Amino acid sequence: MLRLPRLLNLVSTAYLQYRARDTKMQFEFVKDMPRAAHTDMPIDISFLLGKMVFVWMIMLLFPVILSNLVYEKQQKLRTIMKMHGLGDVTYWTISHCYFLLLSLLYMFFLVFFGSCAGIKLFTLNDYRVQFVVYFAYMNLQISFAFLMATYFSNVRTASVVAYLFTIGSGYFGEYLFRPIFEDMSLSRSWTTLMEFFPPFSLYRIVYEFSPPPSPLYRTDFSGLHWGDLGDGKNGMKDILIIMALEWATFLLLTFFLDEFGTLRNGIRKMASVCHSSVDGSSQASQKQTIQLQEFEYSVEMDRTDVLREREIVEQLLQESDGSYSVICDNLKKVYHAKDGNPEKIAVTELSLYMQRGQCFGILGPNGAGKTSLISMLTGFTKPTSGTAYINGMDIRSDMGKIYTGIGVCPQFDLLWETLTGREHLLFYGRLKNLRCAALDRAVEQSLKNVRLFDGGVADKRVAEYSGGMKRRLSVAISLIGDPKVVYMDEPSSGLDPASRRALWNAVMSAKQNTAIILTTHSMEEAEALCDRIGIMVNGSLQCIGNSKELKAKYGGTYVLTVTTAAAEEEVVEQLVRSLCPAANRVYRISGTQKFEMPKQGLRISQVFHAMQHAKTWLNISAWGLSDATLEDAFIKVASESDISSL
Ligand SMILES: Nc1ncnc2c1ncn2[C@@H]1O[C@H](COP(=O)(O)OP(=O)(O)OP(=O)(O)O)[C@@H](O)[C@H]1O
Repeated sequence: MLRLPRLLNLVSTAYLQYRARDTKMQFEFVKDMPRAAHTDMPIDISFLLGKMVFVWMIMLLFPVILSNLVYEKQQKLRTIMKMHGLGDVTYWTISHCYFLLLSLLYMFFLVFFGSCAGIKLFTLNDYRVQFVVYFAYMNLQISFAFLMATYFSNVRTASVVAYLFTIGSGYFGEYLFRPIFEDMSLSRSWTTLMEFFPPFSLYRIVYEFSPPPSPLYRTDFSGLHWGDLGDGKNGMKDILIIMALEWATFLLLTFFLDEFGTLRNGIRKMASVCHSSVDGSSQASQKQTIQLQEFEYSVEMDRTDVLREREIVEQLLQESDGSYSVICDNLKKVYHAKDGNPEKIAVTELSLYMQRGQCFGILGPNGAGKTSLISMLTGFTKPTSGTAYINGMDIRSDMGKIYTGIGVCPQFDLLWETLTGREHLLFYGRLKNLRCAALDRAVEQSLKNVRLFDGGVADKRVAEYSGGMKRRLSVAISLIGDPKVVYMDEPSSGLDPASRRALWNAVMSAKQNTAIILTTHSMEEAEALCDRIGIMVNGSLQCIGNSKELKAKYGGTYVLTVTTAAAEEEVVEQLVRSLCPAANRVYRISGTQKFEMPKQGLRISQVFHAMQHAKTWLNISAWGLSDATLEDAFIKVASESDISSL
């Protein structure tokens, strides 16, 4: 066993002799360094492994951090956290602290086990120096990952790029940075400039911490001590300054890019803000004229209830009445032409108001603009023109404050697969300022309300949930903490009847203190939950009212169904026309006929008497009279609006 170290020493010496032949420059450089000769220094594994390997080991967390950040972005978890009140500064601070803790733990174990194994890179240098330098580098690495994360939207791409970057960084450090650094004929400022690239800073750190490169020309290197930090020769002071400057710059850049998307966008937006503040008055009056023209144009197409709603909104805005939960003022969303697709007006000058204690339902066919409207109200996209006031605050400027008082159930479930249902609710409950016992109570109640409490479901990871369970959890998240305004985009899609009923009950009880805005394709749901309903087609509201009003106005017919022998069809038709000359036969199939009879001038009792009497002389096997449904009204409004927009 004792022969093994000697053998290792022999092999390594041979290897070093070979390398020293090729690295004469390096040898001369090392000779110049202030490290006194010393001959019995044992061979060190850090030299055998090479600095490149240590650079890789220290950078190993970089791909992990980047993938985590991009995952939250790709899954839109970041957006949903923001919508529930998690501010940008808080998000970045928490993320930074979390990754810093992780990085420090990782470095602690790396240095600890490295020291136990006797690796000189760790044992020779003062641990205080190592802590300061690695702490600074870890901060820089995290801020660099933050910056990189603003450019990626796909986890897989981000991971691959991050691993390639890590491998490439070690490689370029060894074969590009080191030769330049060791070339004494080159000015030091070149290497200082290169150290602005974070992995090269790290390579320099590893280089300075490592024992001399060749034991053939052994020097008495006893590692870096606390006092050496300020010594200009080892360059640690410069590197620490560079890393601190870069850390701050990367964080600022991240905030900037996070807010504006790209540097160009940000500069353009900032320039336009300055420009508009210079000649704001002339632009404002110009904008007013444009809005007026657009308004006059759209008034012709609007219906009376929509017009009345617009008038009320204008009155409320003039009175500055802050008691209304939501006021939309001429909201418009245009998606600009992109990738060969033409420009799309998703929402057209929409004005409406919503009160606390009410549920407002937005119905509309696919592509009507419901999600675009909710996206604007939740700050997910910015309106092209117009605005909305949520609890008296403007969505254009106060979104940060608005988020603290709203709840959102988006169309697609935005959940962490690795967290349990209970953990989700605890997290969002805390964001809504619930603490201790109040938080536990609220979480338990929420879980019970959406039937996720019993059978330990609450403590299962979301990855094990069915689609319906995830949907119910999303609804529970939107309602926790009693938000003043709640947006629900098709909350019951994919739910079984019992779960849907439970969800409706939860919404009904939450409605008392909240204004709920709900989009749905279920007429039954709209009738059960909504106090007012607006039907949207092609981006604009076609009608507003409660379900009774809409049915009366747009479904203004009774539906009579009669089944007789096929030979008696003509007689039945004559009978119906004698009751209501304007009756319209919808279909006739082997004796069964369906008629729509306008309500005007028609009494139900008259129809009943006529049918009872007809039974005495006709072979009527079945008949029925029903009022028009909300679905009838919806189909009528949608088809009429579609025709008028052609
Ligand atoms: N990011 C986008 N870029 C371009 N067009 C878009 C974008 N998002 C939506 N649209 C278009 O805007 C219109 C309104 O879409 P939106 O998703 O708001 O409708 P919706 O009423 O919510 O539909 P659904 O009921 O199917 O969810 C559609 O024609 C859609 O194709």
